[in-house]
Amino acid sequence: MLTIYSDSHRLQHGRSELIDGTLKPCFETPSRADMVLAAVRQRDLGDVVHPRRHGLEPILRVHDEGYVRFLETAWQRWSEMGRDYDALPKMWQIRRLREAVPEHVEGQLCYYSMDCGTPITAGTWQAATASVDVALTGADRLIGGERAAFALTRPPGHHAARDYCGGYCFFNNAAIAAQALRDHGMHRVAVLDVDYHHGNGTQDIFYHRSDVLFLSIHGDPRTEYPFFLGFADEKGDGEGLGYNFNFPLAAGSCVSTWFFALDCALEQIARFGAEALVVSLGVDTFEGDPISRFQLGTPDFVTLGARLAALKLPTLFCLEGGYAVGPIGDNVVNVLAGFEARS
Ligand SMILES: NCCCNCCCCCS
Ligand SMILES: [Zn+2]
Repeated sequence: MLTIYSDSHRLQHGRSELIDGTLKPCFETPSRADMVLAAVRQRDLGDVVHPRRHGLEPILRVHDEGYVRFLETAWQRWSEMGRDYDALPKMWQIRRLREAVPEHVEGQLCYYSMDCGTPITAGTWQAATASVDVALTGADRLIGGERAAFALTRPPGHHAARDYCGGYCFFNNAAIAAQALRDHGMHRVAVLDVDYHHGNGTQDIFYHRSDVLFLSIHGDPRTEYPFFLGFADEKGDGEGLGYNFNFPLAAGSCVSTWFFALDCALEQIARFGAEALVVSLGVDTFEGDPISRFQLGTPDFVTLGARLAALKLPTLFCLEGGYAVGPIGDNVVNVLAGFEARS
């Protein structure tokens, strides 16, 4: 399987995130991508290519222009205030506060952020746009007739909504790739999010649409991040009613429960008649993940890949989460190798 990778990911290296009441070193580190790339090479998964530049147009097909312009200028405006530390919000535009977009960068940082774990740094814009190019280059391959591709995307994307960043995500790589597949003639595209955390951003982007089916298997938002989206009764709205499926599972759920939810999701994808599949591939479902609470073992990721291959769809994998850095390479490549073995 082809891997698309850009060294520009290294430019996103936040120093701290506020988590569980204290500032900790960021979990979303460059070493994650390094370990995945090393495993891709070591396991001889296939060629590794650099992305083609696609510019801002595909990003603006999915994200709000004001948000994009904010991300493009945030660091420069933040550092002009004499600040050289990561840009993080200090409050949120919460219920009954004015919803107008603030003028000042400090206010915009609060307006366009979902949490305080997604630091904007000097290299964020370059890293996030390169990550989109990685995903789009993978989509290009599917459009060109290839069966599958792995977009080694970092920073990840599935928590980024139309107009806000969060969960270590700035641009929604998987959603932008799905939109590109739609724009290049694929009439029905499914996005399946297997990350431990609900893909709130991807759901937000496609919630009112019936041409992109969104499905997510994740830790129950009653106790798990992102808390405020990802419930089973969120089924889409308007045109999109019936084209959104959430499978929240209790923290600590066993592997067979997880695979049962996967089989239910795969059935919906087949019923939808998808012409292509985008997988938001987070491996923080791993039993040893430091911030998540499912039980998948490294061998289970082979089974995941094999189940996905059974759909016999052109498939683009976009890397999302996975914070147990040592095993991340084998966990990710096991999915891809499992897929290949059944293709
Ligand atoms: N106590 C857990 C806090 C989680 N904070 C953000 C998690 C983002 C996951 C991205 S896949
Ligand atoms: Zn996650």
